[in-house]
Amino acid sequence: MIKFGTGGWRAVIGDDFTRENIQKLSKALVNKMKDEGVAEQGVAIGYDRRFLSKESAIWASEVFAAEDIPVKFILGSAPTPLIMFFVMRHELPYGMMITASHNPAVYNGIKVFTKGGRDADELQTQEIERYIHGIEEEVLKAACVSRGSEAGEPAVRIMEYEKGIGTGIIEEINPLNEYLDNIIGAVDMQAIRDRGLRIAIDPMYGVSNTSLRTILATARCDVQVIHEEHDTLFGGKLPAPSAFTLRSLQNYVVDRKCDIGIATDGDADRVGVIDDTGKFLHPNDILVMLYYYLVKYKGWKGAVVRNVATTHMLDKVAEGFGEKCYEVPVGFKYISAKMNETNAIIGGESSGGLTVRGHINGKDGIYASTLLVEMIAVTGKKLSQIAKDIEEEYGAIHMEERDYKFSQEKKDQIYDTLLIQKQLPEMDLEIDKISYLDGCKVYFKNGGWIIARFSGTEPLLRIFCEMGDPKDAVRMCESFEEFLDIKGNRN
Ligand SMILES: O=P(O)(O)OC[C@H]1O[C@H](O)[C@H](O)[C@@H](O)[C@@H]1O
Repeated sequence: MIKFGTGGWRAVIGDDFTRENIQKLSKALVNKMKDEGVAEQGVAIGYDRRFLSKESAIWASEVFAAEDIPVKFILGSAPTPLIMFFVMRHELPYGMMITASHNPAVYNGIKVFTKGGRDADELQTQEIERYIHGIEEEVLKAACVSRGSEAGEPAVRIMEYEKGIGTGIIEEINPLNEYLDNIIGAVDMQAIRDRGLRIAIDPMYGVSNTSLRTILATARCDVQVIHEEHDTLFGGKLPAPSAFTLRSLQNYVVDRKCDIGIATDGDADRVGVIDDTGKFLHPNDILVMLYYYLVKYKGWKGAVVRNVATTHMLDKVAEGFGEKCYEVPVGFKYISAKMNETNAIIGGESSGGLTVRGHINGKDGIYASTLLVEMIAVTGKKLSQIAKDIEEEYGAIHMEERDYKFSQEKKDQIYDTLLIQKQLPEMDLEIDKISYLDGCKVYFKNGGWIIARFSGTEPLLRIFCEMGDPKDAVRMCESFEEFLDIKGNRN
């Protein structure tokens, strides 16, 4: 079964992530493009470094080629933001990226991008799912997929990749320079050059290495890279930057006295940062810093957008600048839509993705990292000092994040309790309001909040709580744990 979640379709390789399902999804997009009259404009297809990613990109291309839809095949593993940039810049109606982003190594998946290089929104992905359903019915009827057979016209036809290249319907391209030049043109490269920074990069065995190395070396930084080899098992760790997964980078930054350690997730749309003291900076802190920097040091004016599970420190800082902070459900499609609507300066999520006005309509770990380096150069301050400045001005705030596994039965029970019956644990803090925009979020009168929501990318329940006092955050999480009886389920 093909079901889209928060960030595309993700499935375990060999279970649902199969050649047949990739072909079905591609054919669904073919049918959608034909119905919308945009088929002749073509599609861009890229892939990351995961197991089967390149092969899957080829399988997908073969379906478009058979239907006479031009394919721009992005040669060489590439960052997700590069594909989004390409779709936007070349005004393509659709793009596809073979990736399961930060998921474990046994997963792969497909992200679909629409006009403007945006993540396909819920309406679009529901439509794709409907088209898939139609194809499945045809497949059942035809009882054969691909290559044709005597049983009749197959539901999904293919043109072999080499033939597609020969006819020109598939064109292999490499838009890396175009993407990099766009970033280089958007940041203050001279300021970075003048500072001679030492930077450690951890691409987490993913796709950011060439891009980051090229940009930063162009700005004459001393760039050192760890975990750059191709390892489809991601060194046995999750390719998601976190305090736990970035231990080697922390040590590296401290040992080599680097100004910053930069990590990106498997497909380089998220960023993780180690500061000059070796401290892991939470994505919340990065977002706050960049918003603060763009307004205070660069004189930009405008709002900020965050999701329901991201720090309210952004609200405080925005208020301090006389600006607004907008809240949306989890999922970058909501962030970019709201940014467009409000012309916000920056939008991001506590999961580590952000973008900035004027850049692409999706998160970009490479651009975000470059901007952080620019921030160090322009302010002339160390990351730890900028964090201190912000804390002195706006105070400290603590976020407790917990993930829980569940059986299907437990999931149904939690869903019923929290989202149908709308029951809550007894809490000793005064409640301001409750929202069901995404999961269940309780806002307290003291400015703190707690949210319990099912992840849209992993089979997990996430409980996040933010409070001025860390002890309050832990206590609130524990009260939800006890109430839902999930103490033993922590991931
Ligand atoms: O908490 P989840 O639903 O798993 O989502 C966590 C993150 O997953 C993906 O990376 C999405 O692209 C993000 O928009 C989202 O914030």
